[in-house]
Amino acid sequence: MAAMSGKIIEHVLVAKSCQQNRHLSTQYRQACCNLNRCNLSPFLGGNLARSRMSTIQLRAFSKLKRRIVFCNAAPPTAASSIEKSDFLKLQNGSDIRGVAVAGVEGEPVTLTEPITEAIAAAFASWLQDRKQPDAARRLRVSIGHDSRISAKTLQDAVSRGIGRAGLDVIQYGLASTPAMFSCTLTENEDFLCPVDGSIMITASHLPYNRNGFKFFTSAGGLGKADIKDILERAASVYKTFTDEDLRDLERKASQSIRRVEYMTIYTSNLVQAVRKAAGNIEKPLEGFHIVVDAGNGAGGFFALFLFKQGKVLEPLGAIASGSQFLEPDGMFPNHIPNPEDKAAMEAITKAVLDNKADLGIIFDTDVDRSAAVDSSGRELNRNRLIALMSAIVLEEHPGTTIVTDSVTSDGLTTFIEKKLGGKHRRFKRGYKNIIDEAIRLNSVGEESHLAIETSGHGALKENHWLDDGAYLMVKLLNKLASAKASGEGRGSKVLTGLVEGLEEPAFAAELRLKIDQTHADLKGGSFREYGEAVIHHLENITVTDPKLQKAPVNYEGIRVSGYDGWFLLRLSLHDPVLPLNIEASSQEDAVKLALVVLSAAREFPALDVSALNKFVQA
Ligand SMILES: O=P(O)(O)OC[C@H]1O[C@H](O)[C@H](O)[C@@H](O)[C@@H]1O
Repeated sequence: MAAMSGKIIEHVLVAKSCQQNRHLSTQYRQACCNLNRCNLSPFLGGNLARSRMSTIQLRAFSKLKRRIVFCNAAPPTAASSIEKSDFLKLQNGSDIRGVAVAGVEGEPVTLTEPITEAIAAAFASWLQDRKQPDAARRLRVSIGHDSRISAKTLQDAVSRGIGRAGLDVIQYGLASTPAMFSCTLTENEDFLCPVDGSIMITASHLPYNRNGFKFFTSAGGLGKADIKDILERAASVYKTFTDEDLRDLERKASQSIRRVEYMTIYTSNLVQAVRKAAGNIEKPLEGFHIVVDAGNGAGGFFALFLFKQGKVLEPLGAIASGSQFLEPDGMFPNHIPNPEDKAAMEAITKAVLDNKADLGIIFDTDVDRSAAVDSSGRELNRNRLIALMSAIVLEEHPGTTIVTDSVTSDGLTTFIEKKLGGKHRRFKRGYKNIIDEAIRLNSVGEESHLAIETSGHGALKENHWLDDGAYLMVKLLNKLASAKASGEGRGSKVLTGLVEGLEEPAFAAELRLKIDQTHADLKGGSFREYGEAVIHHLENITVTDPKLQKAPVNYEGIRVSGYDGWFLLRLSLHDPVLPLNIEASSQEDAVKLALVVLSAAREFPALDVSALNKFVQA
């Protein structure tokens, strides 16, 4: 990209930021509550609210939203009382997640500013152990965030942590998770890219009081082991938070925090990708009407020029009127930004039908997940989205392996293998798991170009295995544009046609059975061990039943076919929960399968089977 002026729009010395926080330690421990009643919505009025909100404003806004919200109002906590185990509890697979906003009963704040600062400093030290700084510059770390109400507070704390470790801080403001990986690969010194590491502040679709972090380097998102390492380091950093150390920090902090409009590059790359695929046509989507639902998360940029972020649809010639919930609002007042959520899918479907649009696109809060709706209101999410993406990718790479999560339908396997001529590897749940598996397959000589989950996470080999909901939608737009260019016609029929022949179950359900970790039946063991015992017991029951057949290839939990359907019982990636997925050709058959699971599950008193009981009685 040609050099552009005005990319680096703000220069603030870390030293200054540290000065403002010179009594950080004391404040953290004594007055967190008052200090941090702030930034209820960083985006109110269309601008990042830089000033702290008064209590009155806060109350008024809370009333407006019919909720009481206090930002980061953690009780005073001595540094020494936060243990390593408290840090380790913040691990959520390959992410860090916690409660960042007080006010929800039973959910105390776990992601306070000092804890955040320690985590950021720990990431910096992890990075320093792996990357030698260039002689000409210090290592640099970029920070982005979604629309959450605690975003700005945590961004400041992360910046202090990175600055504390002596690295350069580059703030992107509102950004998408994939953009935060992309910036580690972009070569553009005008935008201070590539960065050596990046941090996305997000908790995806979780409620407003949560937040968390995802970390990236040019090698991709950090994995579970790295996150554990960072949290262990953070616990040690936290112990060093003393007044004396803060004075020292003030002396050492001499580098700058800079602000860069990186989303301009990211969106421009998406636009270029569609133009290129359409044969370098400037406006390949001319005449298409596409509505976007960003669910008040960070995905508004796809439709609209928002908060200095570029847009995607309009430069390509599409009409985006009727797009909705593009304004970032961390209270998520319209629906949960989650393409797996029923209400969210109903909202975008209604927008498509009301506007007589050709296509609807919906994103989750941080835009690493997406789904679509065709012009007739047919949802293209979950198995259908996988089928659609598989059809597109298999046209480009015949015979390639599609890696998916474990809860995909039997009909999807038939579709990929029989209709499309590809190979389906139904692997484990978790976007990182499927991406790593696809990379591994390629490394052992099995070609794979797509890793995609029913959750709407998806990554392509051609896009550096970047887990990007916006790029998935770009692939659909490419298809629309090339169909138009070749005279195949307008509208989303070309997409709908690609999933023709996909067999779909008449009945599908997911029940999540909770394990009570305090129950005596755990006998001091972990919920994982307990969950494994349930699965093992269920396995013993199913092998003796001639009507049931255990899936010969399965990578997590137990998957069983029978009664014209199947079920999968597995351990959740993160929670003390056994998710149960059932698909069958009728509700009656689904109940028969559920009864098999119930016969095993009811022997485990720490397992809450009420959802299962309700299901079989319905
Ligand atoms: O195992 P579960 O509780 O169903 O959660 C599984 C999900 O966890 C996270 O949200 C990951 O981002 C997803 O990739 C994964 O599918």
